[in-house]
Amino acid sequence: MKAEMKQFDDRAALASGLAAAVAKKLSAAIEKDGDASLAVSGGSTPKKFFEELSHARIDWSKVTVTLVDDRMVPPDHERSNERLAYEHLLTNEAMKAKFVPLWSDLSDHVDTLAEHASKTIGHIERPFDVVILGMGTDGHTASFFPEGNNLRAAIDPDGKTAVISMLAPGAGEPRLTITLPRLVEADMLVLHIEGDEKLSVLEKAREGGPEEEMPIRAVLSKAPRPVTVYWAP
Ligand SMILES: O=C(O)[C@H](O)[C@@H](O)[C@H](O)[C@H](O)COP(=O)(O)O
Repeated sequence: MKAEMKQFDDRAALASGLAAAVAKKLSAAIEKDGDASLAVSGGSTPKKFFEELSHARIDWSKVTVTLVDDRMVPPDHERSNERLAYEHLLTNEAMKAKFVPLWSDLSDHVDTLAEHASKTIGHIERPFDVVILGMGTDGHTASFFPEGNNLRAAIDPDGKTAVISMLAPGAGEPRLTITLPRLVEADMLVLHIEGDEKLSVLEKAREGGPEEEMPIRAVLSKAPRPVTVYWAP
């Protein structure tokens, strides 16, 4: 399965290396198209990377930032990826970026929110310039969780829905996730993982097997170009 590894001595070096690469890509997109788009994951891994990227001296006013996925919680909740992005990425220089959330207070029904988010994400020109994925130790990425109620639809390479809801044993709250086609078509597609355990999980995923069992496999097999893996111990 297609992946190119970039290994770093430590997590600080990875954060600055990834931030520099993403800033360069966004800047090139602005130069070429007049704007740029970035979709990031949440969780605990990206904080240092976000903080490094937030200082990048690029024309953030031309950059649209969104989330690969979010939990069905309001943006002041400690588990909100939107909150994480505002606290660690959309600050310093990057405060000028335009942010498109997945969660809204439109409804308490996750499917209603997913339909609404599909419309708002649908206004962002395809493909994303940069997508940053994370991965759980169960092999999930975005909110493509094993045993997820909408997993098949979420990883359908021919799917037409931009954002879908997900309920799964390992997900905690109901989730909102951008679907596979919009993620894998990104100009720069990165998987950011840290630690030996996740490296072993990735190696197991790359050995092959059902995508439903380790949904990261769907990304590795359906991405038209090799996924760039940023890893540090
Ligand atoms: O909402 C989320 O949790 C993320 O988008 C998810 O896909 C994340 O990337 C993995 O769960 C890894 O999370 P950690 O970085 O916390 O291990």
